[in-house]
Amino acid sequence: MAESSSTKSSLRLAGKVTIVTGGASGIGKETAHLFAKQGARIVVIADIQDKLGVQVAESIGTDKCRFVHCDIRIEDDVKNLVQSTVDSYGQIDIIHCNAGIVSPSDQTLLELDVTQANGVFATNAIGTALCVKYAARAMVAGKVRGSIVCTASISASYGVTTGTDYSMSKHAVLGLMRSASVQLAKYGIRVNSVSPNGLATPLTEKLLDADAKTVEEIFSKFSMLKGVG
Ligand SMILES: NC(=O)c1ccc[n+]([C@@H]2O[C@H](COP(=O)([O-])OP(=O)(O)OC[C@H]3O[C@@H](n4cnc5c(N)ncnc54)[C@H](O)[C@@H]3O)[C@@H](O)[C@H]2O)c1
Repeated sequence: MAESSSTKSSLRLAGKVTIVTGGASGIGKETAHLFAKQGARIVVIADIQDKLGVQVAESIGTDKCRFVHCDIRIEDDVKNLVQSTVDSYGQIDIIHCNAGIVSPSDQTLLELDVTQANGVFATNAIGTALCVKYAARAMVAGKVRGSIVCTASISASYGVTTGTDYSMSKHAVLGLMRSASVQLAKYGIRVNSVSPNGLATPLTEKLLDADAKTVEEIFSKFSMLKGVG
């Protein structure tokens, strides 16, 4: 349906208060645009890339979108993200816990560098858990039957030849999502995850040292849903 012919009430996220972590770039940026297009009352972009985050908020419209600096590895930042959203908009209906990083260098298990692995875990596993924790607390306190979506990865479900720490951290996201969904079901809060395959984003362009078109070509041979969506 064309956007202009949609009534406000037909929009899937009409009136919802939403947060997207990692919303300054890639998948999170697209999610922020989609949430706004689907009628969200507000999309709060939480990221460490301040300039890009502000740009995304401005491109969506500062009446519908705002940027909050938040490093998901820092518990006080996540607490502030959630509290400032509740203070401004009354509640949180949806959070997309999407911020994530790849390993700074590809690691096999035989070469596993614990300092590097801890860094990947601090963002992808613990940082994501902090976002789920504080958003869920706000939903429980506000009696909101909300929705939490985490970005995992195809690497969360398969063994990998390299990027061991990344794969381990994304398996942890599945464990987080499953445990949170069991624990929060009694409050009517849904917790799900999405596992993208390879997509051309700044993350993968940097990883593969290639432009978006080349990255898409590299990943297209692994994708099944060609042209769907
Ligand atoms: N692109 C892919 O092919 C692919 C595949 C599977 C999973 N993923 C996952 O999707 C998510 C988004 O990735 P993307 O490809 O859009 O990458 P991206 O780099 O374009 O976007 C990730 C965003 O997260 C932000 N971020 C990183 N660390 C952060 C932190 N500590 N606190 C707050 N924000 C932080 C970055 O600044 C960036 O804006 C990640 O969790 C990634 O692991 C991506």
